[in-house]
Amino acid sequence: MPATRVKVCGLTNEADLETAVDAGADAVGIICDVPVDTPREVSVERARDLVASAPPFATTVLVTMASDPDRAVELVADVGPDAIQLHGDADRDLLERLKSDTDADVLLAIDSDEVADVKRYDEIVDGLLVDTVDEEGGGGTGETHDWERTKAAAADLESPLILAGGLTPENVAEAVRTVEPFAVDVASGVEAEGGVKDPEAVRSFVHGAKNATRSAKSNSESEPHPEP
Ligand SMILES: O=C(O)c1ccccc1N[C@@H]1O[C@H](COP(=O)(O)O)[C@@H](O)[C@H]1O
Repeated sequence: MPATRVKVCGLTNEADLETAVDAGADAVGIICDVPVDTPREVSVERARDLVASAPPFATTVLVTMASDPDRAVELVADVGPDAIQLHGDADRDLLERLKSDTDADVLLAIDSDEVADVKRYDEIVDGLLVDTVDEEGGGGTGETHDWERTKAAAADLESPLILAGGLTPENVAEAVRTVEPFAVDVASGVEAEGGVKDPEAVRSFVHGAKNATRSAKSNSESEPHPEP
């Protein structure tokens, strides 16, 4: 099984973005234009600066709840991310507009309680993220969900599965081994305070995600062999 990709989300400053990339994160998430109250939201201008500060080979992801297609297309043009991640009321029209009018990869967040429906947009999007969302469809809740249910519902997906919701340095390895996702995504679980990352937690999270299968294997290899 290839190493699980990691996205560190909700970055609000350049130092935290650098910490995430240096720790080995494959993607960095910047939250912009969301109606929910979150310390991780930044302005369009800040989002553009943060995206511009990311080094080559680090995928930049704009996370938004903008549901109007014109607005979403405008955000991609203004911020310039590699991918856009949509939470909330994303419909087929919005997804198709983003695919046709931007070069960004389109990632769709699905409520874990509606994971049975996860295949609905499989053929349109570039990735499906299953998250434990709030009443408005926003993420960053810090809550896990039923990982076995998510794994079963995502079994036949064409699109890469991204697991989110309540992941932490302590539980990410178990999450990876249970769900075997393409990638994991974390926001509040690696923070020192709202909107500020804890560098040690970021490093520990990335290490835990990327070595999850290796540590399971080496644990089983180090178990004593049964007597013949
Ligand atoms: O993090 C937020 O505040 C947020 C707000 C609105 C939409 C999405 C948001 N974050 C996304 O949710 C996942 C999971 O967050 P957490 O790890 O449970 O805190 C996060 O990775 C973002 O992609």
